[in-house]
Amino acid sequence: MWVEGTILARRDWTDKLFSLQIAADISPFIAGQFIKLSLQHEERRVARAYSLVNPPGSDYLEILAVAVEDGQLSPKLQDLNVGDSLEVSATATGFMTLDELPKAESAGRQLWMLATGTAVGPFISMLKTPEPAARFEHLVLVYGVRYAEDLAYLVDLQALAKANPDFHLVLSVTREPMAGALQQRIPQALSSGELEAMTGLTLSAEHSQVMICGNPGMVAECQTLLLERGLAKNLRRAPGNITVEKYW
Ligand SMILES: Cc1cc2nc3c(=O)[nH]c(=O)nc-3n(C[C@H](O)[C@H](O)[C@H](O)COP(=O)(O)OP(=O)(O)OC[C@H]3O[C@@H](n4cnc5c(N)ncnc54)[C@H](O)[C@@H]3O)c2cc1C
Repeated sequence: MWVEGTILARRDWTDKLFSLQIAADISPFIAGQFIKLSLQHEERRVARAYSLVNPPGSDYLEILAVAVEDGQLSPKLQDLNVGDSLEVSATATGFMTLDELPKAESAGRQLWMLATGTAVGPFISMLKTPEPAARFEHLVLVYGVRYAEDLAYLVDLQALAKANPDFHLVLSVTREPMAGALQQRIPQALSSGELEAMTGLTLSAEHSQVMICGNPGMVAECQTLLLERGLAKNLRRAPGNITVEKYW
């Protein structure tokens, strides 16, 4: 089922990275879920998944997207202007949500969120709700990009970190030095122990839930490293520590 959406606002972070705010009447969703957006491409309609950046209850939907070279849909989304229409799935979907995590009660509970690029979006949605801070004693967002200018929503994230001393924001900028940021890919920072050194936290099967979202390579590498350290995949029939969402 599709509903008509209208572009309310757009923001260009770089020449390829942009956010869209969309007015569309969709069913209530859970932070971490994604919608599908659709437009006409040549003779047919093309639909793709985009995570929601806004928290539930907002009066608009917001997505953060990158225009993929020669992509069928993303460059067309980038061309949309305020007032333009597009089709939006009537419901959001996806299992990378706090609802899907086991309800562990151990002391020192940690939620680690590992994201590359636009995959920071679903974590922003979660962090803008009270739930993560209520359920976990420590929150860590590791946000990896190539260049500092790719750090969309940095000001919002820094404000969240300032408001909550138990929220650690770790930036990883791989292609240029940036003060205070790591210059390592997330899997490297994970295997070298740098992430734990920066946060003062120890990742463990007992205390940690890890959500990994982004490009398939990064997701697979992080998952392998965590499995080697004794963490387990979070499956509905076998609750564990690692929940993933791959973007393509
Ligand atoms: C659950 C889920 C949530 C997603 N959420 C987002 C989101 O919030 N923001 C977002 O920008 N994208 C998101 N994506 C990716 C998005 O659905 C599209 O795949 C992407 O926009 C490219 O679509 P396209 O039609 O332009 O390119 P296509 O014509 O489908 O793809 C061209 C090729 O580009 C590559 N590719 C796809 N995405 C990327 C990328 N981001 N960077 C580099 N190469 C890529 C792939 O190899 C693909 O085969 C999500 C995907 C999934 C599965």
